[in-house]
Amino acid sequence: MKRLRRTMLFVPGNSPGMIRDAHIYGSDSIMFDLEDSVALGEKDAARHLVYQALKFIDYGNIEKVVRVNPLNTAYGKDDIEAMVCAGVDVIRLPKTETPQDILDTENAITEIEKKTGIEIGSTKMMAAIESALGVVNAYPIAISSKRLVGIALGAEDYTASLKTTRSLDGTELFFARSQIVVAARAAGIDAIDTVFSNLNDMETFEKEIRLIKQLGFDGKSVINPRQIDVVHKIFNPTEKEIEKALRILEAMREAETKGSGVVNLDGKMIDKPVLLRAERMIDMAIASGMYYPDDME
Ligand SMILES: CC(C)(COP(=O)(O)OP(=O)(O)OC[C@H]1O[C@@H](n2cnc3c(N)ncnc32)[C@H](O)[C@@H]1OP(=O)(O)O)[C@@H](O)C(=O)NCCC(=O)NCCSC(=O)C[C@@](O)(CC(=O)O)C(=O)O
Ligand SMILES: [Mg+2]
Repeated sequence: MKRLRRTMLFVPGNSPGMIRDAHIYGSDSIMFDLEDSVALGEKDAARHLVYQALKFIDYGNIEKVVRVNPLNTAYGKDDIEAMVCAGVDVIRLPKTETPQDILDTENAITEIEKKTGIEIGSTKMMAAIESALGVVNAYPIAISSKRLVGIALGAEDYTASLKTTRSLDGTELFFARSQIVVAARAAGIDAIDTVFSNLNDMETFEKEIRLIKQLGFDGKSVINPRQIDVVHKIFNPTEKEIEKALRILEAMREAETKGSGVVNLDGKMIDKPVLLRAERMIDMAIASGMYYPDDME
């Protein structure tokens, strides 16, 4: 079954309380952060804390991601070594600008996997794109490694790189978001949108989620448990949508038995692209626990 990444919860790597409880809020992924939410003086302590958490806390089925420091910092290599040894699911590389950034990180991961007997290739990667150069290179980045499960936008750093600021409607992010979704889809991996920092402005937050869902994103990085259910509510299919998708699948099955690739359902033409959307809707419904097909029981 497809792994959902509707919500990836950032958890500062130097916060023992948040790290201990991170799995109780229901996000699809937990993203322990060793990069920008951790002050320079706490980098080593945070790495140790996240290592211990990955080794000894049972986070169940939730995907465990760690945002490491880049390799061109004093911390990147140690971060990667510790997290791979601890059995992290995904290493998220921040500020990715070129395919070479991914290859260098992949080489560092492979070296540790070889040294420790961990299956080579089992540690997955995600690339955060946070600059103008990164956005220009989105597709070459997205296809640079088989380990990549997704690419993500980091809009705070990106808007700084563009010499602008974040607006409420996200006009300045439109090109980057579109480019990242198209690159991810072309590469067959996930596209994850950036964080929304104003925890008290739920109205704009909801608008932003509807916008990124419409653009094609798979989900969003979030910074607070309060944001999780709002994203899931908007990303999950409604009962009406599930029912319609099932009727489309049924209608197309019937059409196929008659040798046709199109059918009229309630006055609307149903063809291959509509079928693909309906199939994706059902996959989402199954993955989010909203629908159980008979053959799953
Ligand atoms: C914002 C705030 C301080 C608010 O605190 P508050 O205390 O006011 O929150 P409350 O709501 O009162 O908390 C209620 C209960 O939830 C617990 N709780 C809260 N947050 C939790 C959490 N995240 N994980 C687990 N638990 C949590 C809390 O401990 C409490 O538990 P309890 O005491 O037991 O009741 C806090 O959320 C927080 O630190 N967030 C993470 C910030 C962070 O990681 N930033 C870095 C990533 S962005 C970046 O780097 C930019 C980027 O790179 C992004 C990109 O790439 O996309 C780019 O360039 O754009
Ligand atoms: Mg950033």
